[in-house]
Amino acid sequence: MLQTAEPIHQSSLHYASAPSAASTIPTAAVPAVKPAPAMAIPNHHHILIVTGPAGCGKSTVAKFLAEHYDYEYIEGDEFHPASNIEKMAQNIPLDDADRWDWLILLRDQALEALKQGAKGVVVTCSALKKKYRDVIRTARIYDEDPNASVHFIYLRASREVLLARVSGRQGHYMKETMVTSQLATLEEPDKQEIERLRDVKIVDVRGGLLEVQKLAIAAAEQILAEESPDVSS
Ligand SMILES: Nc1ncnc2c1ncn2[C@@H]1O[C@H](COP(=O)(O)OP(=O)(O)O)[C@@H](O)[C@H]1O
Ligand SMILES: O=C(O)[C@H](O)[C@@H](O)[C@H](O)[C@H](O)COP(=O)(O)O
Repeated sequence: MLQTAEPIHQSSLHYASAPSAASTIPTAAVPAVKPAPAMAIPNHHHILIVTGPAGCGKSTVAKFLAEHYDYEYIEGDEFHPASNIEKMAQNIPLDDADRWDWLILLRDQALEALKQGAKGVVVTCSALKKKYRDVIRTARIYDEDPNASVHFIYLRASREVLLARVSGRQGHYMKETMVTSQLATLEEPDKQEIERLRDVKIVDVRGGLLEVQKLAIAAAEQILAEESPDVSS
């Protein structure tokens, strides 16, 4: 459990690194990005879950990735029951019981989108605890699509960054005071998830929009590359 999410600033194998200048990273604002070229592997139907506490930039990054890869975008917050929204608006953190059905619904929505023909899906979901990510991981088991593949892109931010971004957002039910409970609940992806399951990438989101976009694309490209068939063997 992490009480304060001070980012680790040294580079790490598991962090996405910015791609070289020769890459196809767009330099314009989000709506102006070009669809991605041929990197996506047709045999894999990717479900990219963009995770992290309120204010880390899930919606911003997920919309960008969905547009870039021409994937379907699923905004997790739209699938909460009204009771959850009401609770959060009253500054009452959700508990496990409030979250189970929501997590399963998100998993099922992603699978349904693939079934309806989406070539990939990007979902926003805070997925604060490991057991929440495990619920989404079971999409592999329940899926009729043997090529469906779940990956998490965890957006890592300090308390200060989260507070600044949540307070800068207008008219949202999630207020600054909820950042503390989000961080108290947060279980960052652990060694087992990163090294054994190998389905998590970490993106440091303290930088500006363009920098974060580049890092997010680098993470997604790593995911796609790791799943590409090994042509050398
Ligand atoms: N890299 C960034 N730099 C500055 N502001 C950002 C960045 N990413 C997101 N924001 C802003 O921070 C706020 C929270 O982002 P949002 O995507 O809604 O986060 P989340 O979905 O994780 O709660 C929004 O107002 C958004 O425009
Ligand atoms: O945009 C946001 O501020 C967050 O996405 C926020 O709405 C919340 O984190 C989740 O929807 C669910 O709540 P939990 O994070 O408590 O599971």
